[in-house]
Amino acid sequence: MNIHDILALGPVVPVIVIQRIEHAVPLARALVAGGVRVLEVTLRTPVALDAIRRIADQVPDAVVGVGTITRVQDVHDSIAAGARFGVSPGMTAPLIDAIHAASFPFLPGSMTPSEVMLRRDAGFTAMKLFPAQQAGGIGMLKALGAVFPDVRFCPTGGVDVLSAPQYLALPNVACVGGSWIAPTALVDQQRWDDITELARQATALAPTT
Ligand SMILES: O=C(O)C(=O)C[C@H](O)[C@H](O)COP(=O)(O)O
Repeated sequence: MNIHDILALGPVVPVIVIQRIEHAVPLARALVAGGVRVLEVTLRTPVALDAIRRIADQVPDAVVGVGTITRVQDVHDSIAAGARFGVSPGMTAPLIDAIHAASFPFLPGSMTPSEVMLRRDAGFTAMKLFPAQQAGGIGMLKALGAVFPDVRFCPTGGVDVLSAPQYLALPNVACVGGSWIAPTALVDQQRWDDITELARQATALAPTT
């Protein structure tokens, strides 16, 4: 699957922070049970790579990817752990080389028109608008859509269950990303049924203008 195929699997990509390794598999199963298959596990905790490895091995219906990729080593580590795609908040020339060399499906972060142009020149036509709300949210995506109709975005950062349908209504939005589907408090308390319910709601989100 290329990155466009992956983003087409659902309207919402959960941004996941795993603090305890024993939460990885039950959390992934809870999300998949609610219909959310594409998971972005952020490299923000020491257990993140091990969590990806376990999810890749034990939750075959999940399409597990890595978020917060900021260094070349992150790309190598993510692929070795079994990640199917990567996401970054921004982009660097060394990262571009590593991603292309590995043919790793990738969603690079962009926040300005020049960044969109640089990523597109580097061969990317799907991007994460990050941080989406601070970048200008829906108004920014409309403005970018007018000049870059060939670029599809996954806005992330400040998107929630209330604003997601408005983002999803935009023609240049493939899906949205957000942490609200796997909130830290629910994960800490291992409230997997509640997370499945949030995933179900997210899966059912329909675009509204
Ligand atoms: O960790 C990363 O790779 C990031 O780029 C940041 C996350 O995508 C956002 O922090 C999610 O934003 P919220 O849904 O507002 O919590």
